[in-house]
Amino acid sequence: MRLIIREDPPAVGEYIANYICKRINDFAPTPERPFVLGLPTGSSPIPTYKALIKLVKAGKLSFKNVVTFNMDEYVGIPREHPESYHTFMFREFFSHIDIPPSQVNILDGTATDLVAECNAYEERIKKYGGIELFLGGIGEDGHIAFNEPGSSLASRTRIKTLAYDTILANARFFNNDISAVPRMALTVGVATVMDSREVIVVVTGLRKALALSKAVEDGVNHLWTVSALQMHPWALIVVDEDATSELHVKTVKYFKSIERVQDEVERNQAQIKANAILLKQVSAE
Ligand SMILES: N[C@@H]1[C@@H](O)[C@H](O)[C@@H](COP(=O)(O)O)O[C@@H]1O
Repeated sequence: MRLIIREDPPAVGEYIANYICKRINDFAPTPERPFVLGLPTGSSPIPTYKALIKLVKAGKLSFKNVVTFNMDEYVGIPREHPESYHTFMFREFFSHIDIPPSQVNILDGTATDLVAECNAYEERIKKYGGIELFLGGIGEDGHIAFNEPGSSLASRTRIKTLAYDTILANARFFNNDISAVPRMALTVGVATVMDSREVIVVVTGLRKALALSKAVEDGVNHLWTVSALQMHPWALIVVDEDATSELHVKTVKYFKSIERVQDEVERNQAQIKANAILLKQVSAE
């Protein structure tokens, strides 16, 4: 697992957006071989969405050949509800980029058969050959998607009852009316996220500091489901300074030093490449 620390949420958003942009462009997706991207809701990914929108508007990135799968959706509120995750995604992201709506996949929390809806979602992901990169956020209790504490780390897309803390945290989106917050959600499972080839998790703000320390410094534990990422071969957590408040100073220093060394390696490799091109040109003359 790698940990990248940036000053504040906008800097975190910019880092992740540039990273995703490079991954999509390097992948060179086509209609036959689209880039399959998993996406979250919540306030944490908003700076990333803003930065991605800028890249699309600047012509540096296109979502024409990208297929998306969202992590979760509330049960029982219609798509058109202002706080459905469907509405959120179109308001904050999809309406501002060039993705064809037919390539957007979001669980339907009003389906008559919710179990069938969840199973079909897993099948659809499989049909696309799995998720290339899953971007996620976490709750204050360390849940990823809606995999609340105690969720099986082998879980798949399913119906989940929300923890009371999550209902309280999400009441801010429902005029602080706790009774208006749905009690259940459909969510991808921990194993659905773990199956993707790469995972990036965004963690910002003091409220998430304890969850981040559990995810990075403690062991794998179903009470902090994001900690499962320790078992993922290609996981990256991008955080702001506030979120590091509960980490040991030596942990922060360690991950910052890794990033410095990595930058140095990349700079050297770029230099070697540039020298080789120069040498080729000189010998051709
Ligand atoms: N289901 C979502 C999660 O996917 C999200 O990560 C979390 C954090 O939201 P925020 O980023 O607003 O703190 O909220 C909800 O619980």
